[in-house]
Amino acid sequence: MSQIDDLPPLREVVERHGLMARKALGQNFLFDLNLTGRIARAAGPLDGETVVEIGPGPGGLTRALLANGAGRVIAIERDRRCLPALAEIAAHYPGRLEVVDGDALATDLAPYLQGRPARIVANLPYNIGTPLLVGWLSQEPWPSWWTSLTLMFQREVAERIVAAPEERADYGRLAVLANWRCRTKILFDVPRGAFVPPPKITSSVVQLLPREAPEPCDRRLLERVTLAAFGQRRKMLRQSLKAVLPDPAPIIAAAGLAETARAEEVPVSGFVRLANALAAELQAGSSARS
Ligand SMILES: C[S@@+](CC[C@H](N)C(=O)[O-])C[C@H]1O[C@@H](n2cnc3c(N)ncnc32)[C@H](O)[C@@H]1O
Repeated sequence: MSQIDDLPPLREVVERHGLMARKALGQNFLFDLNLTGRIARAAGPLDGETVVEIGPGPGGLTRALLANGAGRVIAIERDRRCLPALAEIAAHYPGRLEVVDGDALATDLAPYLQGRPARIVANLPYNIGTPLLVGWLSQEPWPSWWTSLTLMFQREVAERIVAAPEERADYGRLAVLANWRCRTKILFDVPRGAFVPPPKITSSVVQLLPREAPEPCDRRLLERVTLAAFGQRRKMLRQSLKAVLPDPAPIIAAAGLAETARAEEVPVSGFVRLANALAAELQAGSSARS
């Protein structure tokens, strides 16, 4: 594919605006229009949809989102050097691209969305990808304002997001939180050579679709039990869960789990039952004290 719009080729844009990639900002740009188009299409039918993009950079993916029909793109970029290039795209698609000059980790999107749902699509800066994802997965109330996440991660992070219990090394707190609240899937890999400059390892595009009704449970208690259990992942639950309760045996039994199980063998539903058993135990303890 040679062109998706009448804007100048990305390499020319990068050169004209002097956008040499900065490692500290996780800048690995995509110039391949087939690939940016593939990511935009993977984000679902975009016609008329609102899309939030983190880190548009020189705007390769942004252009693909707009060319694929996104009604409105809200793009948050921290590198001010990119703003003039993004302004050119905004002028080409009047009223459809809003560029937010800011840090995605510290920006409240509510004023930009005004109550509308949005899809989040991004070739994420590798250094803040996980904290951003945990933030989106931790939002209350649930389901949140976002209706899908289509995100590029380093392959190893992608594997930790979609991991199942039997995939021992990758299965951890991130997989429990992600798969409790979402259906997760690796859509496709992207080779290093597709980026400028190429990163050290392969990347993958991951899709997360929010579950309407995840198994009921207090997210903070779920995080407490997974922190304790995976904090000592080689230990049996009867030992590792002492970090949440001096005698964890009753909650392990109430959750229908074996005291000898290790964190990496416990499915998401097992952690949900543990969190609910902990809630009941804490409630019983506070009633007994009052
Ligand atoms: C991997 S590059 C992707 C650029 C572009 N979307 C593409 O696919 O070619 C990550 C982008 O995120 C931006 N970025 C890094 N940290 C950020 C932050 N905290 N908030 C917003 N953008 C950030 C970088 O400046 C860079 O443009």
